[in-house]
Amino acid sequence: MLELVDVSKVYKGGKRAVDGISMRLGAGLLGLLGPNGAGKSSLMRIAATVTRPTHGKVLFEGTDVVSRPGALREALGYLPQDFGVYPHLTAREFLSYLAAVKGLSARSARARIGELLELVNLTEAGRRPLGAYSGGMLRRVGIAQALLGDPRVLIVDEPTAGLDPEERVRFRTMLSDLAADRVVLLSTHIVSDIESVASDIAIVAQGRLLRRGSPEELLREVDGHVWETVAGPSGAAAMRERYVISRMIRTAGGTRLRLLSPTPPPEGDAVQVTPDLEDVYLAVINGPAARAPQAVGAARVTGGRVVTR
Ligand SMILES: Nc1ncnc2c1ncn2[C@@H]1O[C@H](COP(=O)(O)OP(=O)(O)OP(=O)(O)O)[C@@H](O)[C@H]1O
Repeated sequence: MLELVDVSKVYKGGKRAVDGISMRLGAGLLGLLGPNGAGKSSLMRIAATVTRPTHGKVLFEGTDVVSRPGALREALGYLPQDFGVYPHLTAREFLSYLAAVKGLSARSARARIGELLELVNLTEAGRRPLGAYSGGMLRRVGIAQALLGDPRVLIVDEPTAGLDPEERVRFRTMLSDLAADRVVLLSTHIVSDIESVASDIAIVAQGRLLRRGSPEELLREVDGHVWETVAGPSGAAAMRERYVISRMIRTAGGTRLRLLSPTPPPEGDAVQVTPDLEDVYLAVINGPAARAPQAVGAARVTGGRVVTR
């Protein structure tokens, strides 16, 4: 339905934010996963016809929407990363205004806004000015506005930023329901945002598409490469130098490390464990593809989750 063909974006000043990405999207949820600065927002702005690519095409049902964006814009719901609101308007007023811009009649807008406020759990707060909303509440207004026109293509850029854990779960479930019969493209740098809902995952870094596949396909890639071991302070420090660490938990008996290695680590009594998507993500981001010439010198990304018990 939506297709990106060899899309690149070079900003003024020469920054190549997107570098030759091609992908086809059909109904379902595609999770676009990558570290900060990977080019996710740039790619989503291009897919949403907000930014023109420097090179490449974007096709929606066969129409080139770089030159003729209208067809996609009518079918699109978009939540940008830097979504802004008018602080003096209430959520209802703000959504009514956007509904009018989209050409919805006042009557159908009223009904739709009621449904959406319910969906994002803002029915009570809907009559309060947006200036008094928390970050998470504003994000939920952003999600509601993206859904106003019942879009066939939904593009949401880091939609869970600022949401509390309960809202995240609610939102993931909602997106997964919506993806049953429409294209949903969701970007995030948080693996858990997509691991339970995306049947299709694309990993990007340095503007390039490093992997695309189902969670099962991606997991297969690191099967046999994930280990857990417990080390003392100096051993743990040495391992952090040597391996990509996907998790660290400090316990009374030492530091429990989860690390990536194609061969059994000689240090300690490492036990092979079942990989999860966080492991895949770190392996791909830190793998040879991420260290191609233009990425040389890039900081190594680690999970960096440190839990003290
Ligand atoms: N308008 C712009 N002009 C110049 N450089 C830009 C512009 N927008 C983004 N960039 C640069 O392009 C690169 C990719 O940015 P982008 O925002 O697309 O990445 P991202 O994966 O969405 O990261 P984040 O989650 O941090 O927003 C970054 O180095 C960023 O600084």
